[in-house]
Amino acid sequence: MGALFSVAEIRQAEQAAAAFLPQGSLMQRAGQAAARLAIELVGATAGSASVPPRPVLVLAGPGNNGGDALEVAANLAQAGIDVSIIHIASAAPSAPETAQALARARAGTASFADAIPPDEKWALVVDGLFGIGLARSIVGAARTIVEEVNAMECPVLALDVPSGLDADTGAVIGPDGIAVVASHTITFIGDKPGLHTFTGRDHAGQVALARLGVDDALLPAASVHLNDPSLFEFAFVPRAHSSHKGSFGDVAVVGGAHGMSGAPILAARAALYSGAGRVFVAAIDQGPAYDPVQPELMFRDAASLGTAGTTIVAGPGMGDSANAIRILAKALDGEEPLVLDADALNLVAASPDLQVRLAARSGIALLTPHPLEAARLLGVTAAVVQGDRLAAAREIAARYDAYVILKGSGTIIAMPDGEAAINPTGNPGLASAGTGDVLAGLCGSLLAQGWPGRDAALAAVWMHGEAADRLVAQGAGPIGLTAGELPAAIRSVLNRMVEQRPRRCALPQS
Ligand SMILES: NC(=O)C1=CN([C@@H]2O[C@H](COP(=O)(O)OP(=O)(O)OC[C@H]3O[C@@H](n4cnc5c(N)ncnc54)[C@H](O)[C@@H]3O)[C@@H](O)[C@H]2O)[C@@H](O)CC1
Ligand SMILES: Nc1ncnc2c1ncn2[C@@H]1O[C@H](COP(=O)(O)OP(=O)(O)O)[C@@H](O)[C@H]1O
Ligand SMILES: [K+]
Repeated sequence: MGALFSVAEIRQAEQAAAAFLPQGSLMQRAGQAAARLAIELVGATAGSASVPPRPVLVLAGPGNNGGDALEVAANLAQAGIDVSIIHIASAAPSAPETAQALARARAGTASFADAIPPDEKWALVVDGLFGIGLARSIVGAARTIVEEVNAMECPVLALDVPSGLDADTGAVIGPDGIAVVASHTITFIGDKPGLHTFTGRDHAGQVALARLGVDDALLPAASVHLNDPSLFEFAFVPRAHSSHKGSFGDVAVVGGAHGMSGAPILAARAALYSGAGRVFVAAIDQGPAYDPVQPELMFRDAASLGTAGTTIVAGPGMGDSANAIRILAKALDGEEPLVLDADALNLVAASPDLQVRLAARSGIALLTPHPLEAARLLGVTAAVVQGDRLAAAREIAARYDAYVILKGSGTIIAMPDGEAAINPTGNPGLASAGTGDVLAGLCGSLLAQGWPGRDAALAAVWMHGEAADRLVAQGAGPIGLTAGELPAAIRSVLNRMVEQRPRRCALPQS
């Protein structure tokens, strides 16, 4: 469930499947599955008199994605729907199945036009311009069509992948490229990472998968999945009555250089609300002595903090003073689980000495960079990181033998062993200052409670996004959602997860 495959893996599976099937079978199955979804979207009932009052526009490109679109057009026309087709014919001879699909569409009632008829109101646009074969920016007549479609208000169903989007990375293909903004995407054979990260979520809309009857055995074991509770739910365990505050670990958030006290406090509140037994704010510079909103938090001077037995979350508002560097070096040398966020990541990026300490540490390290912090760690630009988020996160994870959370829409979670996940929860309400601090605090809290690094990273990212989604559903965003609202929402997501587990409690160790 939730497996994601690269374009190369899909191509291999397609070739293997096609070898056992009559020519054109996969394209016909793609056409049938997409037509069924299109009919659902326009609210018509196939084969009945209930057809939409408005026509459907089908865009068919020069390759096999265009062939899929022509199959869809033929099926919709057969269902009695008024269909207009814009077909960008290939200069080279088409594949036989695409030629077959063109003949089928021509034989039916669909009409062909050279350009999108102006002033028409469409029930739906079906985008079959380009699929996984697009190799460069969309230009010329096809670009004009994409611009026109993106300016329309009707639903758009993309076939396989929104035209112009890289199915591996979620980037728009080519310099100065353009991609269709779809409301729905029906993707074929296997789901693809690019539909779920970077600009993928915005371009793909709601994603449906049509396997086209291709046997699981023809696809490799997936190394990337969509993040989902099924990957980590066994880590939620009910608490024992005999437990005490010492059973749930200590977290110290190290940060809060002069004028930046808010960041560690947000992280610390998140740690408290997600169940850590005792939470400390270890300030780099003298700051507030206590948090009047959350008096449960304990404030310490970072320089004199003992790290034994304490999970450290280093970075929120940490600054780059010599003091900060010294304290970070000490935390890196310790064996307790360590979360590195924000300034701690920038300090590591700037210091070969800290890099060596990070790579050499034996305890769990969990890094939570946003794209610019990841770029600094890798010595590239943020655009390069965004251009292949999966690769960037995996590279950092391998380099430091660490769990890496590369933040942003479609957050990537990369494990040291190469396994990775893309997170589907969360929304643009999270694009405001402080939400990353909350995530770092949540990660530290789960680690302090004894969670393995993999489960802590997956669950923290999923719950953080889910909490934001629930707040939005209650009207508290996305516009104006604040980081401070997240900890309580995360608490209810977490308790709900525990309630749903059938397991008995785990008795405390001591
Ligand atoms: N591989 C699969 O799993 C299956 C593929 N099918 C469909 O086939 C698609 C892949 O087909 P293709 O490999 O033919 O590739 P596409 O149809 O995605 O696009 C390639 C075509 O576009 C042209 N082209 C590439 N870049 C261009 C540009 N910038 N401007 C203008 N023309 C450009 C190429 O010369 C070629 O004709 C899939 O996305 C899917 O929709 C389905 O029929 C069934 C199964
Ligand atoms: N558009 C978005 N959609 C989904 N999640 C987002 C979006 N923008 C930001 N986020 C999430 O919000 C958090 C922001 O973290 P970060 O950039 O470190 O901000 P800060 O340091 O101000 O807290 C991350 O968890 C990130 O994945
Ligand atoms: K497409």
